Amino acid sequence: MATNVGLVTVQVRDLVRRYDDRAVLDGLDLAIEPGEFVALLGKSGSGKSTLLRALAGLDHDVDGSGELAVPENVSVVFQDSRLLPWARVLENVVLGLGGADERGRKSLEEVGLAGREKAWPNELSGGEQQRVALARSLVREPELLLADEPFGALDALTRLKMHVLLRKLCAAHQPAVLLVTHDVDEAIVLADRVIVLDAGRIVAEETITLPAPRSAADPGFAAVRSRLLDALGVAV
Ligand SMILES: Nc1ncnc2c1ncn2[C@@H]1O[C@H](COP(=O)(O)OP(=O)(O)OP(=O)(O)O)[C@@H](O)[C@H]1O
Repeated sequence: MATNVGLVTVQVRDLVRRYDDRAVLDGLDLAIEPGEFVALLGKSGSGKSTLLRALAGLDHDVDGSGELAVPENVSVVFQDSRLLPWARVLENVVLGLGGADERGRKSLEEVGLAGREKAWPNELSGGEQQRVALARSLVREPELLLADEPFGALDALTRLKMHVLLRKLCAAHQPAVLLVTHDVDEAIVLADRVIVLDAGRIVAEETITLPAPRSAADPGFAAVRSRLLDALGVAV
């Protein structure tokens, strides 16, 4: 199923995923360009994780008449870091890469963890563990980074720091990104484009042209937020 799709990094047409008789993804269309950062919002149960799993190649039961074209080189970051507890930080980053210690060290430096190579995962804070997870993803130079609420378990201040870090990493590595989040402001701060999923279909889309650094105090920001909340069915 994975193919090199050339001009776009992701091309999904008419994607369908059923559980029993219920279509959780219901004829979904999505294209993501190289280097584009797309944030995905949607109510609980709207199909966000299901879409990510399909794009990550973790779900072989998707069907539909359409296309599911993703690059070979995909990295995934989850809400929990999923580090191996028996491996030190650097080993976690380079696991399976064979002789990539120097690249691993550079990646750890990029995420602000120089000097922590020999630590065990349980010696790190939650935010630090997510930094390691980002280093582990980006050391592989993915064409596509899939992130399923990667900052959802972090406190507000750590989350803001992670936003700055992720923007910096994306500017340096230029992967296409699909970020699932429940946080509308996070979506607007980070993304080039925000899409809203409802019942397995994309029901709204906003291209974000606000200049960086983006501030929730900007009237343009408030206008986008209000349209997105509307699409999510939240009265404001
Ligand atoms: N293995 C499964 N078996 C049956 N139904 C499933 C399975 N996995 C997901 N579903 C259903 O598919 C729907 C979409 O689930 P999904 O996890 O993609 O939603 P989501 O938008 O990511 O939700 P949340 O924001 O709560 O994480 C839900 O109704 C869920 O119950």
